[in-house]
Amino acid sequence: MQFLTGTHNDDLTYSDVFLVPSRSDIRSRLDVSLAPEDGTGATIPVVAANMNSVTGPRLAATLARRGGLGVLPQDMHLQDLDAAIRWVKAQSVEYDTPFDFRPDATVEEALTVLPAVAGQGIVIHDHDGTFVGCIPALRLASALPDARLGDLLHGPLTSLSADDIDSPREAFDAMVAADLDFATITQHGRVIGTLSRTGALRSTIYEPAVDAHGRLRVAAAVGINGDVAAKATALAAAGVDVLVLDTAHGHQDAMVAAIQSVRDAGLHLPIVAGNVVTAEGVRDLAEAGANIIKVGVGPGAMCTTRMMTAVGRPQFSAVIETAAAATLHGAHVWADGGVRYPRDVALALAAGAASVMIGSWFAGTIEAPGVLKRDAGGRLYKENYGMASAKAVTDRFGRLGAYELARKQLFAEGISSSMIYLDPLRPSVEDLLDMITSGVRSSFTYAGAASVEEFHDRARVGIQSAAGYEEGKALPVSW
Ligand SMILES: NC(=O)C1=CN([C@@H]2O[C@H](COP(=O)(O)OP(=O)(O)OC[C@H]3O[C@@H](n4cnc5c(N)ncnc54)[C@H](OP(=O)(O)O)[C@@H]3O)[C@@H](O)[C@H]2O)C=CC1
Ligand SMILES: Nc1nc2c(ncn2[C@@H]2O[C@H](COP(=O)(O)O)[C@@H](O)[C@H]2O)c(=O)[nH]1
Ligand SMILES: [K+]
Repeated sequence: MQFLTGTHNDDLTYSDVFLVPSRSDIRSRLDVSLAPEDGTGATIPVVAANMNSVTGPRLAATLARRGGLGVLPQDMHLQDLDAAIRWVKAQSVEYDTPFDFRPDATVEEALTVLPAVAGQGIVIHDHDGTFVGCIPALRLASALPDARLGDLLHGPLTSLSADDIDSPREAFDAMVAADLDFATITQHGRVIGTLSRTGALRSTIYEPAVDAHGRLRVAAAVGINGDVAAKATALAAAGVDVLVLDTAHGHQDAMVAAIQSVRDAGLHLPIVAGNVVTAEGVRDLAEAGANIIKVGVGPGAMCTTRMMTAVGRPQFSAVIETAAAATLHGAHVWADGGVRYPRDVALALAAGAASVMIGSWFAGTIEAPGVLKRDAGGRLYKENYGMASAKAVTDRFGRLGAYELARKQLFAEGISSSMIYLDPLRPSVEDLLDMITSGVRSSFTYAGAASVEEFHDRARVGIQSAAGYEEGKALPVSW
């Protein structure tokens, strides 16, 4: 990456900078590879953050199906993490995981899980496990809240047999021919997944992130206290693909020791560690054995660290410096936090990140763990909170006893409650991925780059005023 003009003295963040187009020989945005090549097996440079309200098993599986990676949070109990990893591994790579309900569940119950939107649907199994039908989610919009889902079923079963589908393109055509937007996919009389037309289209564009056995990939986080190597070994036994050692202040002795202990356990898994924002931080964690360094102190949407402590660093400069240091140590960088638009992902990659970690933006999606709620105006949202917030600290340390908990709560550095609205046009994490990856594919071609590595090299960046940034925004209403 080069700056357009000379050197600069101040640290910068994403909104401070812009990319300049360069001559390109790339004919199509679809000729671009977004694969991060950081050893994680991901095929797009998007990682879902290890936050309780962001990454659960469903979001991780959905993301991996499109080539990204979800990091299950360290606050999950070890047996729940074990179950979640195994659950992700058991999901279909080709088809979506059904939203399963019984016939006597109500429309109101279904709407806490799935909004009434196109391309989604509910699968109904009887009490004895017999598949009895499916309901497009849009149908829920016109049904009474107390109506039973079983009473909404009528007409023939809208399912396709997996044996009749040879490729995603064929599935798309079959759905168009049958005038279906959503269908269940069956094999030997059993539902193995669901599919929408958009899902079939996506399968022609994205490449899933799969392990050596062809199963979806998933990452999991561990904190730095306790027997870190033992926890990492248990996660490896469950089948985890990437280990993330995570703490607010990653440049501390306890982190170095934690990385060394996991490295010495010989698990043969990529080790991600953070968070740091300096070249020295990268050096120490990479020398201890981390393959990927997580970068970002204070940019997160739920984060109050900078206001509480003044500590942190504007994220664009933090990524530039740490990515350069990581290259020297044969390591990579994940840019963690502060991403609100596809442009931020492009800029993090331009600065040298292999991949970009997103938390709060994904919290407001169908696949995030929380239930759907409506605000006073009827808008759908999910609750989100920081991992260092009073709420997270209480959940994490509540069992320690009142005194210990009160001591821990003194140091809250995050928001305990925020509302992340579902984008009515992009309610699924896959819709956000479409938006992000199409924006970033386009960024690559503007720079004449066909891969992440080429983008690191070719990106040209300018610094802009607040008015320059404002000029780049669209205008939803007239002046
Ligand atoms: N990226 C960011 O900007 C930040 C991210 N977070 C996220 O919040 C979650 C919880 O992390 P964390 O609070 O580290 O909790 P952890 O449970 O990971 O524990 C952190 C350990 O480090 C010690 N410690 C020493 N100095 C610090 C410090 N300045 N900040 C925090 N701990 C320190 C703590 O001891 P003691 O409690 O006795 O001090 C504790 O033993 C993680 O997911 C983390 O990524 C949190 C803050 C900032
Ligand atoms: N200082 C804090 N940082 C936090 C907290 N919870 C999460 N985080 C960090 O934010 C990113 C995600 O950023 P986002 O802008 O996409 O939401 C996450 O990976 C953590 O590094 C917190 O309570 N305090
Ligand atoms: K912040």
